[in-house]
Amino acid sequence: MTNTEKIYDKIRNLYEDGREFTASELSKQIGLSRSMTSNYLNSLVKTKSLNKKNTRPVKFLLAHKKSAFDVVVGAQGSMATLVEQCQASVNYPPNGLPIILRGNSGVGKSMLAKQTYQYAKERNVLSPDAPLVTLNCADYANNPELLSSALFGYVKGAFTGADREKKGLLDSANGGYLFLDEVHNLTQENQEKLFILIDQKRFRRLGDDDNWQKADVRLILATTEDTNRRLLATFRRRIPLEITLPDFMDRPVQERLALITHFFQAEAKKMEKQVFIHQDELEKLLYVDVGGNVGAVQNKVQISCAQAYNQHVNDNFIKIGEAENDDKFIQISSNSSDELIEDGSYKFEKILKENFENKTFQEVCNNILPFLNQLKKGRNREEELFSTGERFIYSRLLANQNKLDRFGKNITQKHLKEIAILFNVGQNSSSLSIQSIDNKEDAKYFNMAQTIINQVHQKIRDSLLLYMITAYLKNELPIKIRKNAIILMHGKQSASSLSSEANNLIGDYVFEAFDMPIQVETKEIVHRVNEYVTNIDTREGLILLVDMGSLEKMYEEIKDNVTGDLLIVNNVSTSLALNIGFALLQNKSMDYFTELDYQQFNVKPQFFEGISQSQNIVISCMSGEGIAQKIKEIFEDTKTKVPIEIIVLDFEELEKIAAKKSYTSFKNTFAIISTSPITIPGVKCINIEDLVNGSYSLDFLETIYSSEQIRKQTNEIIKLFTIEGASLRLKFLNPDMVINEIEQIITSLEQRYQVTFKNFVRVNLFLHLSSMIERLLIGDAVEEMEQSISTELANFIEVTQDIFSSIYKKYNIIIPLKEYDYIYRIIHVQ
Ligand SMILES: Nc1ncnc2c1ncn2[C@@H]1O[C@H](COP(=O)(O)OP(=O)(O)OP(=O)(O)O)[C@@H](O)[C@H]1O
Repeated sequence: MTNTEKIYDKIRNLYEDGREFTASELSKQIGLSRSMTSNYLNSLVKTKSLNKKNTRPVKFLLAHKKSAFDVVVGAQGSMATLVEQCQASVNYPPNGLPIILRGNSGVGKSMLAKQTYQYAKERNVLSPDAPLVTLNCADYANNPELLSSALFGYVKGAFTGADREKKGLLDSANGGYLFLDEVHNLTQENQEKLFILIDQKRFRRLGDDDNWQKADVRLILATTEDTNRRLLATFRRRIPLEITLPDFMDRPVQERLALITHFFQAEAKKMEKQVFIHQDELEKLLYVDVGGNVGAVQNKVQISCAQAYNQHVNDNFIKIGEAENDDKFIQISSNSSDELIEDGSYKFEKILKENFENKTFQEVCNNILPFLNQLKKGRNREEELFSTGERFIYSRLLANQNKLDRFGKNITQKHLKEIAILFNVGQNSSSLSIQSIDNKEDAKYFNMAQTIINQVHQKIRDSLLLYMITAYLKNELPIKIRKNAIILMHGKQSASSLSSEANNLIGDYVFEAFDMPIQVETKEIVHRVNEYVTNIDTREGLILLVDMGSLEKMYEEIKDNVTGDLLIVNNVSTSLALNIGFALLQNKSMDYFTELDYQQFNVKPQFFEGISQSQNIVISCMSGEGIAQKIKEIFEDTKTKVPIEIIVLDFEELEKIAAKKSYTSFKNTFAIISTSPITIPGVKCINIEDLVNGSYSLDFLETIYSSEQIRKQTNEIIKLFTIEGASLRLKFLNPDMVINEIEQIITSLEQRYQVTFKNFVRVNLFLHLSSMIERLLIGDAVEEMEQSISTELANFIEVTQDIFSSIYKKYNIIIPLKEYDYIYRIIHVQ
């Protein structure tokens, strides 16, 4: 081996996963100087063993060389481990290991044997002219003697008619591979002879008890049977690697499609014609278990092509299937390296990893559209579909589009095409680890994504794919409604059709439907609803619309799983659903729904107030949810002594509950931590101001957190409530400028009201005003005022309007009344 080859070998070991590396990274790994390493790297680039990227610093990566296993469909997917085992059997020193391939007839054992032999030549462990000799032992099942003579050869006089010495297949296979198919047909005696061959590399010819023949032969055995039952234990033990191949129907849909495409492409080439296949025919091949495995599918493909050929002798194409609807024909890509199917996971593994591996769901959401754009690069038209895989997925989705109607979102053909593009590369990448998420807020997107995936894959659960489609939907078809609402009705489809109708009229995914056919008991339905409710975010409340009778009493059984308020209304009708749905679209508060005039609908509401059924700490900030969220993060810790839920509650909501004296809402609340003072009997209420100025400590939390955790939490809160801490929270405004502008406003307010604000009020104002400007700039408006404005507030607005005019002008924003109300209340505390 030359030095360059040695370095190349090391690089292969280190960076086989396709990672990029720099010369200095490699030089550290292999202990050579950087300049020497660079020289080697450049000569490897010249021989096309490496690819070079002219970035700064320059990066290198292994070039994907054609390998013997490239022709094995699924070598990067469900057969990846098997292929690795075959490779290991070839490379194992000094002479490789024998292997046994197990699997039903037609799963691909012979082809895997052949490619293993090719790979051995590719790796130079065999000479280029090394032989591959195949023997199907079943052909000799009734004549073991004949099998022995074929395999080991014989000497003159070994049996009647043996008039001269004859060599056997072991001689022919010397220096190469012997593939013994249906090996369970070997007699015990022949198995014993073979294990001597494995142990000692020698054998005796039939009829020769004196002389040993030498043979340097590598063995691959194959069987459809249970090897423990059909082979001698002593023989079986000598073959350490048993590789089991999966049945066709046990492989992912994408791989089944790749196999079918692969076979059609081979036929297309032979016929020199393009192939179009009707979607129904393709589905039969994909989803109907034809029995007999890959081999049988290949036969079916050949037969269908042969039949179609007769009808299209004079055309340059063939069509397979009934032509009742031309839209349903899918063209089999003529490109034999239909890369978006077959090679999909390899080619895209790297960018899939970069964008999605171990990423949070939020990061997946941020990366999904740029990732899609990368996939779309090089297409003639925006949503042109490249491969058979994409086309198949798209036509499956299109054919089942009616099942997606119920969400009320306008899912267009463009969406379906983009989903098909993502689907094609996202599926079957189960090797990628992703963060598990418990994302109740996005439950509706997950529901939609799962429904979409189910139209293509019924069996396979692939979480990366689910995250990708969910993230796509969240970007492209945002759901505006935050509260959850359910329609629950007797009858097979009453709830489904009412919710679908309402969702479509409202244009958003408002209602989830639960149908209750006669034969299903209420208990079962309650169970299903509860299962659903525990997986969604009910902090902002849940509205349940039911039709009649037993369903009305459900609330007792559901309320414990609802974090926010629960409202149940009976006698649901289209007009009630629409009224509620449109109000939800405007994000009306739960109070609006409890106070609605239900008499006009002739219905009876039941209301249950709740915050959470588990032990909780409530965080509430007048200065906006963003800061409350930040404090929530400070308190959220997986290592608490007892489980605790941290709940963010709008300060106004908190005040309302307090005003209504409905204190049962806080029965599980350990403490309320807020930026403005509030009193709720029976609950510990802490004003953050007291924490920041040191007059109160968090030590009372020691039943939940360790003293170290409490110290850290206190520090982080104090840090957050400094101007610096607050300016760190700004996403795109320049903190230096904003600090000055807000300082000026605060000074003007002080002058106008002849006060000096306490430090905490200052920080609170800073936090609120800076995040308000950002929110208004990105159009993330707060809800409108519900009650009419008080005289004090009207006064405040009038007196201070000129003070705020500087930010009006500079940022071209209008401060809504509600924001004035917040600012007024922050100041008013003092
Ligand atoms: N993963 C695969 N990729 C491409 N072609 C495959 C694959 N698996 C099987 N085939 C093709 O399917 C056909 C049947 O495979 P093969 O003959 O290797 O199966 P087998 O398990 O050896 O069957 P038997 O036990 O009947 O001999 C072959 O034409 C083979 O090329």
